[in-house]
Parts: sequence; C-alpha cells; structure tokens
Amino acid sequence: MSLSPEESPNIIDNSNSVSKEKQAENSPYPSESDAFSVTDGNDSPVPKIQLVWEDVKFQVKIKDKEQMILKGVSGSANPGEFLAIMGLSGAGKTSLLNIIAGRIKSSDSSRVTGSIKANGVDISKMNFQKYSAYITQEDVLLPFLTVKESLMFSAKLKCSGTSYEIANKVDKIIDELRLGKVAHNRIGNAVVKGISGGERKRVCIATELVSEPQVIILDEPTSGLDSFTAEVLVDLLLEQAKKGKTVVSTIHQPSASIFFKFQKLILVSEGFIIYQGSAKASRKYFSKIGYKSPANINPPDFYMRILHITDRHHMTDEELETLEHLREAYNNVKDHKDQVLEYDSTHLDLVNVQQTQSLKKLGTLCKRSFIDGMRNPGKSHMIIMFYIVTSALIDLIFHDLGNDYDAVQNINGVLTFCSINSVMIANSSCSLTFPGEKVVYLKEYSQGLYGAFNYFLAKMFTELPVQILATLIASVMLYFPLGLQMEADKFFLFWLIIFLTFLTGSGLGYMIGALCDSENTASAASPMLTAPLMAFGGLYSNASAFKWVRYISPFKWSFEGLAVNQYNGMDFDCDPDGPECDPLDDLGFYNKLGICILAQIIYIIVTRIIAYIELKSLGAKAKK
Ligand SMILES: Nc1ncnc2c1ncn2[C@@H]1O[C@H](COP(=O)(O)OP(=O)(O)OP(=O)(O)O)[C@@H](O)[C@H]1O
Repeated sequence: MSLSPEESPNIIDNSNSVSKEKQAENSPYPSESDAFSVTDGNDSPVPKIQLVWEDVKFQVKIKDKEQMILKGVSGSANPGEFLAIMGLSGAGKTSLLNIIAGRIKSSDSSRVTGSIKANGVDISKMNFQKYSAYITQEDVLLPFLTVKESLMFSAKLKCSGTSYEIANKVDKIIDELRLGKVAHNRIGNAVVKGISGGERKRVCIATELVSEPQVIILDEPTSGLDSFTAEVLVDLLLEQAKKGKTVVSTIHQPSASIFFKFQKLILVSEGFIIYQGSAKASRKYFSKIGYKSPANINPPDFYMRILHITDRHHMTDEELETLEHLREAYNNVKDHKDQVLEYDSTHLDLVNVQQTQSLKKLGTLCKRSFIDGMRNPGKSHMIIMFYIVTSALIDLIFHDLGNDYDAVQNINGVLTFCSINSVMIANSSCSLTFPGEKVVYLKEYSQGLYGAFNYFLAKMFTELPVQILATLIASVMLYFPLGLQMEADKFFLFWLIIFLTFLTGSGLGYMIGALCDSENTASAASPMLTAPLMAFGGLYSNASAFKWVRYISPFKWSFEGLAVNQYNGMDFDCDPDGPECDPLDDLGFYNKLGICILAQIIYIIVTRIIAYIELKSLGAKAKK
C-alpha cells in the first residue's frame, strides 16, 4: 500500500534543506529569524536545536548471542514540538531515547551505528549535554531539601550569576512549573512524607530547566501519575515546546486528551519505527492501512493492541504478518527523511553552560550537604539519640567501676561496648544513607557539574559537626559517671579515640555505600563485613589462622587504644601476694597509644580512598 504525500503523516520534502519561506509556511516549525530563542547569562544566542537521526542500529550481546534492539531507524525531533515515543514494553523506546540523548555509546557488549545530529552537527562531536537535559524515570532529588532549596542549589551548581540573578531565575521556573504552593515544602521520599509524585516530577524537570536547555529529553515522565496530573505535566512540557524547545519523551499509555496534544508521535515496534507523524494524523493513517480505530477506544490503546506480541522470541505467523504489513506501509510513506531545517550550528560551540569556580561549587556542595545532613534523621538526631540511649544504658549497668582488680572485666566490657557502638552506628548511618545520595552525585557528576573529590570532601566535612558533637556527648555521659581515670588529658584522649572510632566506622560505611547500588544491598553487606572484623578482631577469638584480621579490624585499634589510655597509670588495689596486676599484659596489648591512634588514622584514610576511587569510577561509568 502506498500513501500519497498529502496522506503521509510526515511533513515531507525531497530536499534535505528547506527555504525560509517554506519554513514559515510549515507551522509549527519556527522561521530562521526565530532560530535563537533565548540568551544565556552572557547574552550569547542559544540556538534552537533540531535533532535528526538516521539509520540508527543498536545491537547488544546477550550470552554471546547478538540481538538487534533498533533495526535502522531514522527520524527527527524539531524545536517547538513535543515528540512522544510510544510502543509496547521492550519495543526499544528507551533505547532510542537514550541513543538520541547520546547516553548509549558502543561498548564491549553493545554497538550503536548510524548518525545523530543536532543542527547538522554530530552529537558525538559536540558537548550535547550543554544544550540538553535528560530527566530519568526515577526522581533524582535529595529528600530533605525543600523544592526551592533544590532548585537554588541546582542553579548555583549549573549557572553563573549573582545570588540575586539566580534567585530570580529560580522564582521564574517555580512560577512556570506551578510549584509556588509547595516551594517551601520538603521533597520527601518513600519513607519521609513530602510533595506529591506529580510535583516531584515537576521539580526534577525544574532542576534541569535552570540551565535553560534547548532539548528536553524525558523517560516516561507520566509513569505512576494519575491521568489528570499526567496531563498537567504534559501541558507544562508543551509550554516549554512553545518557547522553541525540543521536547522528546517516551510515554506509557497516555489518555486520549493527552495523546492528541503531541505534535509528533513515533510508534516503535520490535526495533522498527512503524509510524512517525502528528498524533492527530495517526488515526487517519492507521485507518488507511486497514486498522480503523473504533470510536470508543483510546487511540494509543488501539495501537498497542495492533502491536501486541505475546512472546517476542517466538512470534506467531499472524504477529509477523502484522509487523511486516506495518513496516511496509511505513516504508511506502514516501521518504521518511524529515525536513532538515536551517537552524544555526555555528553558534553551538560558542554557547557554554558556564562553569562556576570550583571553590564556589565546593561551598555550594558543603551548604547543601550540611542542610541535608542536619535534616536527615539517619545522619543527625538518630546518631545523637543512639549515643545518649546506649551511654545511659551502659551507665546504668556499669556505674562507678571502682579500681580494684575485679573491676577490670567490667572496664573491658565498657570499652568493648564503646568500640562496637561507635563503629556500628557510624557504619550503618553511612552505608544506609549513601546509596540514595549517590544517585544525585552520579547524575550531577555525569553532567560535569563537579568532581568526585569536591563531592566527597563536602560530604565528609559537613558530617563532622554531628560526629564531633555525638561522640562528645557519649564521652561525657560515659567517662564521668563510670569513674574512669579523672584526668583532663585522659578524658580528651578517650573522646579522641571514640571520635576516630566513629570515623573508622563511617569509612567502612562509605566504602560499602559506594560499592552497593541500593540501601537493601548495603544493609545486607554491612554485617557481612563488620561481623568477621569484630569476631576476629582479637576481642573474642584468638584463632591463629585469622590473627591477621585483627590488624584490619577497627574494633581492635579502638579497644586497644581505649584500654591503653585507661590502664596506663591506673592504680589497682592488688593482692600484694598475688600475681602482678597488669590488665594490658593480660589482654596482650603491647602497642603504645600513639600507634593505636596512628592505625585508626590510616584506617580512616584508606577506607575513604577506596570509597573515593569507587565513586570516581562510578562517575566515569555514568558519564559514558
Ligand atoms: N544494554 C542492553 N543489554 C541487553 N539488552 C538490552 C540492553 N538495552 C536494551 N536491551 C533490551 O532491549 C529491549 C528493548 O529495551 P528498551 O528499554 O529500549 O525497551 P522499552 O520499549 O523502553 O521498554 P519499557 O517500556 O519496558 O521500558 C529489551 O528487551 C531490553 O531487555
């Protein structure tokens, strides 16, 4: 079946380039004179961007078998348009979206071929990220910040300008995305109550809009939203398109009222494009090729029924026939090359997302991390409360230890408790909060906003006040009621060792948090690592085969340090006829206090270096 150009869903032109007059005629395409819609902070023109991709193939290797996900697809996304990509689950929508966004490149296990151009320039040869924003299906936000804070920090990291200019920009975006009512509400997450799912998605979009991208790419932004909220979101994106931006989005089951708003629709089936044109024209097109949509059925639902495949690895003859028919009909719609418009490409390289100074970014990251940390119970009040409760409990059990030799066992018990407590609370607070925060880091790192070092430094630095305060409270609560050696330097060293113990625990936590991709994996991995370190750390087991473990156990260095500090210079009421009272000798602790503290410091540094290397390599992977 062959369709005439008038029936064709596409705006077709034989030439690859169209005249100004023709552009002007062909609404909604903007005219050449309208090719610069906005200016960046330095008043440089930011060109509108047309994306054109040709013969894109995406092949992956699964268990040594090659599988073609996209089978040579061509198309375009134009400024001023909302392009919706639809298809069955597994059809290849996200793959196409990610390739258009430049997020999938050839690797050992996959191959991408074909060309993707922005205003005629290959996106691999330009910094496409400068002009585009990618909004993932998952909301990547810090839950303890308010909407306005999230946008302010995002703008400070992405844009130059004075605080006043940035605040104005943020206010404008809050207005545009109708977030005014919730501007001072916390984002929240599955555990902490916050703004609604639709509002959260709008905040995600808003955090990207602060850098004024010309191309907005979204992966299923309406997933999980009710039809009304989804329509509000689509309307807001259409407003962005109206401003000359190029909006490309995969969409799952839109309602009819949303569907007919798409200026352009691409239907993907089994790695082929089987429709490309306006959503409104799609009904006529399908009707012409033999699939008349019943009046009472939502067109997207109808198309999904046509495209339905029970098992893509064993397609029935009927399914194969339908797919072949749809492909043939699509190929018969003349040439599917879209208009290549005369948008400016010479300015592409002139326009930069301004990089703010590294020190300024470090300041912004510190401030953001501090606010997030102070509001996150897992990183602030829970730690303090935990220390207060456990210290009170230890006081209750062991109060006034005394200084006869029988007290040694109790003192050892107290010091062991102190070591275990600090490692465990620090480790779990870090390993359980880090995987969630890391997602934000990976997104921003891949956008080139800052490096792993700045991020990690800000994080460690801003967590210090709570760590100092919590360990100090615990030290005061334990040291004096238990009657440990009443000397100022001894007390200070007691606190210092507890504080360093906390830092060794948090080092382990950072390592686990950096290596694990979710809180669940981290919570399983955490005891797997800490339990053997505790068991073979020399406190409980002296099994010779595992003697070496004690040297990499934070528990050993903490307990030994605390014991050396406590027992050195302590007078015992010993039996003059009995053996010599030397608890350190009994424990086999012969290291000087300085050695224990040095070992703790090395431990703190090494675990952080490992976490940093992992963060850096994750960031590099996310950037690819
Ligand atoms: N890197 C990859 N390695 C292996 N298989 C892949 C890879 N990327 C995509 N696929 C496979 O390609 C097919 C298409 O994936 P894609 O995510 O593009 O589908 P989709 O249409 O977006 O589906 P959904 O709506 O369910 O997200 C799926 O079967 C998926 O498992």
